[in-house]
Amino acid sequence: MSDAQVLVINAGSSSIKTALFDANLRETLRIEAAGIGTQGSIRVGSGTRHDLTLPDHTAALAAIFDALSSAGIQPQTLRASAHRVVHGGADLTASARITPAIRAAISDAVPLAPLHNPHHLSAIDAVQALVPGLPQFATFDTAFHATNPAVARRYALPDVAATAGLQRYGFHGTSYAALVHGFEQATGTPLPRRLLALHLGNGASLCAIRDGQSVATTMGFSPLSGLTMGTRAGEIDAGAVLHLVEALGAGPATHMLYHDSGLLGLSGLSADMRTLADATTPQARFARDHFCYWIARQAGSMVAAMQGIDGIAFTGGIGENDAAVRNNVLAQLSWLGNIPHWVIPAAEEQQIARDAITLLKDHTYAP
Ligand SMILES: Nc1ncnc2c1ncn2[C@@H]1O[C@H](COP(=O)(O)OP(=O)(O)O)[C@@H](O)[C@H]1O
Ligand SMILES: CC(=O)OP(=O)(O)O
Ligand SMILES: [Mg+2]
Repeated sequence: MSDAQVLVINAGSSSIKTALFDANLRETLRIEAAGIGTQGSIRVGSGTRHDLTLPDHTAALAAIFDALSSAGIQPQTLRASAHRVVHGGADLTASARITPAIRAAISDAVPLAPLHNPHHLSAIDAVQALVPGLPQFATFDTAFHATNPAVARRYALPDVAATAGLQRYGFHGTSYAALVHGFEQATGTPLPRRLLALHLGNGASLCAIRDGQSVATTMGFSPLSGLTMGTRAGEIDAGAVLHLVEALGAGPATHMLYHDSGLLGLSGLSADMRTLADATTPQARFARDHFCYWIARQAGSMVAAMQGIDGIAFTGGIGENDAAVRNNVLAQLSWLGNIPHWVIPAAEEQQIARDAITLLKDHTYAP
């Protein structure tokens, strides 16, 4: 491939992180829009973060494209674009070029990841409109968890048509794969044999990583389950979900579980952890305590899945920046003994670029 650049777009539930990489996987420019729907901000390169009202992902994507253009990036000179895709359904796990069939599968999985897949599609379509025919690639958040054993993946449901595809996929795999890849360089230490990885952002999950492979994770069929998150309920009894569907109807129940729950629902104030850290209400404090308690409790399950623990790695917006959350979790895990821990910046964009550059090297794609 030529040394033209790959544009990576990572649309998270509260952020859009973009970066340009050259063919040697060197990052040449980074633009991040964060706090979508809460405390909006944008940062270009290593500059300061500026407040910017970002009511939704459409506004954030527009701000990013403006910033790319102000930085003098000519879209026509790009070699490719590559996207994080949270859910590809049952069939899509390995990184792939986005063909019309793959776009359709990402679209079919929108009901399984309503806070993510619609924004991946918007980004894919925006790039296609800007540079028609530019090769575009997808890296799936589910891929890293393909190594989970069948007992971990399967729900105890009968094998009938209605349960086809109902299994624990797990997410944040792009972040966990990057963490394993970059661990030694980031920490100066070899990868521990049994590593508890905590991706704590607006979405949050834990992963039990044994010998570099995922053996268990807290998210399941959708990025709704597991930990308490910004606006997502996390673990909830299926009986309670059925009750909500009966009481409210499927649409409003879905909306409550994805958009109005988690830190926002508990605090009645905000989904944003910085806002809750600064707030003094008992509800805000309870929301933070709930977040930390369930991390520690689910961590016990991860430790059992990998039969012990040799290290702990924190990543994601909260994991990297909120020392009080980290200390709370570590204190609740002190019964495990003195386990070394590290804070490692999430490197999802590098992982996505690595996947795309590998595909570009292995195949001939007409630009
Ligand atoms: N300095 C900080 N202190 C505490 N929380 C922070 C800080 N910076 C970011 N966060 C939190 O990180 C979360 C967003 O994480 P991030 O990984 O960027 O989101 P996404 O899941 O959308 O990718 C928000 O709750 C935000 O408040
Ligand atoms: C899968 C998921 O929840 O992603 P994010 O944390 O970026 O919202
Ligand atoms: Mg994220």
